[in-house]
Amino acid sequence: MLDVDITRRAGAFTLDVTLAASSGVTAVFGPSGAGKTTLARCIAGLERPDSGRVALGGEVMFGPDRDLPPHLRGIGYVFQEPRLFPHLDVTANLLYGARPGTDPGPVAEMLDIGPLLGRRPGGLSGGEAARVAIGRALLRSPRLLILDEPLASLDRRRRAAILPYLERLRDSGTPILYISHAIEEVARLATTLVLLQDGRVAASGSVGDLLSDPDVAARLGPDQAGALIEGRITAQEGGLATVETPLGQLEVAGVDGPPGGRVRVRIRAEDVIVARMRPEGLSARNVLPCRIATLRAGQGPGVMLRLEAGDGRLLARLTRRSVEEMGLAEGQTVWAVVKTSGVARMDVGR
Ligand SMILES: Nc1ncnc2c1ncn2[C@@H]1O[C@H](COP(=O)(O)OP(=O)(O)OP(=O)(O)O)[C@@H](O)[C@H]1O
Repeated sequence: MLDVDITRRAGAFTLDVTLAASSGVTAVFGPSGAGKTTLARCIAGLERPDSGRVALGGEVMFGPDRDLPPHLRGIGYVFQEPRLFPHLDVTANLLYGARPGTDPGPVAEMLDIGPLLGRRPGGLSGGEAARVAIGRALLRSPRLLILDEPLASLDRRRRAAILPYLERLRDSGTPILYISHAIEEVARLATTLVLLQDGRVAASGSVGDLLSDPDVAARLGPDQAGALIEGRITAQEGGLATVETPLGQLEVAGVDGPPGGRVRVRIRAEDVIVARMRPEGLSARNVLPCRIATLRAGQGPGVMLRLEAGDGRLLARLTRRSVEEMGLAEGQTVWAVVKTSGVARMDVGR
């Protein structure tokens, strides 16, 4: 529904991007200076590409003969900082730019900002202000919502607190373009991932496929690499959830939600230990038989392994020396050991 094929030069930097985004959350991920904000601004009409085409739902927003102004594109844009009007209360901020007669109730409820409606922005916390900014964009009934690092100014705890609201937003059906350089946010929210590097698309595809691809992992950097696994909670006990996944049953900490609920869990490559034989007497609860699908040596001392079991995939990062000493090779069957606590709370989502 969003089709982009543009180039834009700004100083020494050139953005040259082709992408197609459908429903759900399309995350544009990349390091600082990759061109994420420039791309978002070109789509919204806040910057003019030098050439190319931007279309939304088949309607051309920008092209050789057309350059629709931002307010006619039907795109909601939430900036890194909330940009609320300080002299207006939250209700008036929410309804600014919305059609007359719009009821802020359902959106206020979804974002849990009902109790704030009579307050001025000056008294809001960073997380509350971010939710109001998202609510304001939503109440204009956008055809596409662009969230440009809306959590960037928040600390880790506040970011974790706001992510469930963004999950609700995703599940409400408004297509979202989510700009971020935080992989744990992308892993939780995205349907599709576009990896931007030096102004170009380095990789794009389903977030699950991309995050478990060792070549993509190499681009993300060793600390950021980790595969995404979807599953269903089958039990909750003592803060530990049992999740049925394509890899088998996993016990993970920090997964909220009742039995039956679907969750996404990101398991960092660093948190996976590999054994040639089934280990006995371990404190770790998750021991999964897998096949080594690919083995990729990186630039440094690390080797990235892609492990498969059924339809499930894991990434594991080992040292080159371990791989040699253990005699690991593609096609072998091994045991992957995943610590229950290896899954951080930020990385677990519905
Ligand atoms: N008007 C301009 N003139 C010159 N260079 C520009 C201009 N606008 C952007 N750039 C350059 O384009 C590059 C991409 O910037 P952009 O803000 O799109 O990156 P980004 O991926 O959003 O980064 P960040 O994550 O730090 O926000 C940067 O190197 C920036 O300095």
